[in-house]
Amino acid sequence: MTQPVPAPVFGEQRPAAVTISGARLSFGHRVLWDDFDLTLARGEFVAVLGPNGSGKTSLLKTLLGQYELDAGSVTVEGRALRRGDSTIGYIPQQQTHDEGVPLRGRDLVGLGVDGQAWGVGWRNRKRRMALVDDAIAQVDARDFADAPLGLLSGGEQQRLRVAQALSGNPTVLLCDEPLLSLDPANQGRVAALIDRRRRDHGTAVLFVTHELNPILPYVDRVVYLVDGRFRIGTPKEVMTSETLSELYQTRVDVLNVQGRLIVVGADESACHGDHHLTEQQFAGTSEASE
Ligand SMILES: Nc1ncnc2c1ncn2[C@@H]1O[C@H](COP(=O)(O)OP(=O)(O)OP(=O)(O)O)[C@@H](O)[C@H]1O
Repeated sequence: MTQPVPAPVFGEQRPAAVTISGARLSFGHRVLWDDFDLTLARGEFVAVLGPNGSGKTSLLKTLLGQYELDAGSVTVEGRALRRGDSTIGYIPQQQTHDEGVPLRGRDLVGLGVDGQAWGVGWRNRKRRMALVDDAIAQVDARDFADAPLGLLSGGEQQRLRVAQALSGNPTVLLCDEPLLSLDPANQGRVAALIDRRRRDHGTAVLFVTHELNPILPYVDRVVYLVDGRFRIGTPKEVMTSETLSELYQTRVDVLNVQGRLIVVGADESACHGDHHLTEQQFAGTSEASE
């Protein structure tokens, strides 16, 4: 088990969980990012933002070993990235299972443990059960983990998906819009569970989202991608009218309305193709803004 690590303090030196250096990824003529450097420290919570098609999911897929870089490198805890690396956990977008799915909540969590493939001896079965129970406890899901998945609410199912990702005891947690289509209460709950994990275990979190506010209280840094350009910094540094206007190459305003960050800006034509930003509402509290 990894040792508990307190929440990071900005500027504090901590061991690197992931190091991306000089990375370039393109599809045909389209360069998603080039010269991209990011070191994710243990216990750090980094949000990845940007309009549709800016390369957020591709960044996660690169770290999952599904996409190969054109240039640059990725290391995880100092060693070269491997496809199917068991130190990397992944939480996908919320997908609701319907009533016909013959799985219980704990079966879903067990699939994460099985990814580690230990064979079937009695000792392994006991260890498997203990890991599943531990992951279920980490997301406070004991009360409903034995119910059929299809009978659980979207928020309950998503908490079990977080447990599935945690069951492999990951050093790095990749989250692909895990709050999408959850109501605000469940968004807050899932975000807090992920924050607790990085505080208690020093797991580094890379969190792709269109909505910053539900996670803003936890975020150490933001990676903002727009049409091949990017900025990396604290929310205070990146979420400003000046920085986003530069990134979008048109006038964009970042407003702080009673603690909610609201980005109001460019029309479609100014943001190239379908990458338009008319208004993004980021729910939650923030002291980051102009
Ligand atoms: N395997 C692939 N082959 C070709 N093009 C791809 C591939 N994967 C992604 N792309 C393209 O790369 C661009 C970035 O895609 P990606 O899914 O990373 O964007 P995103 O920022 O996550 O978008 P969204 O917010 O809509 O989910 C898109 O134009 C997409 O069509």
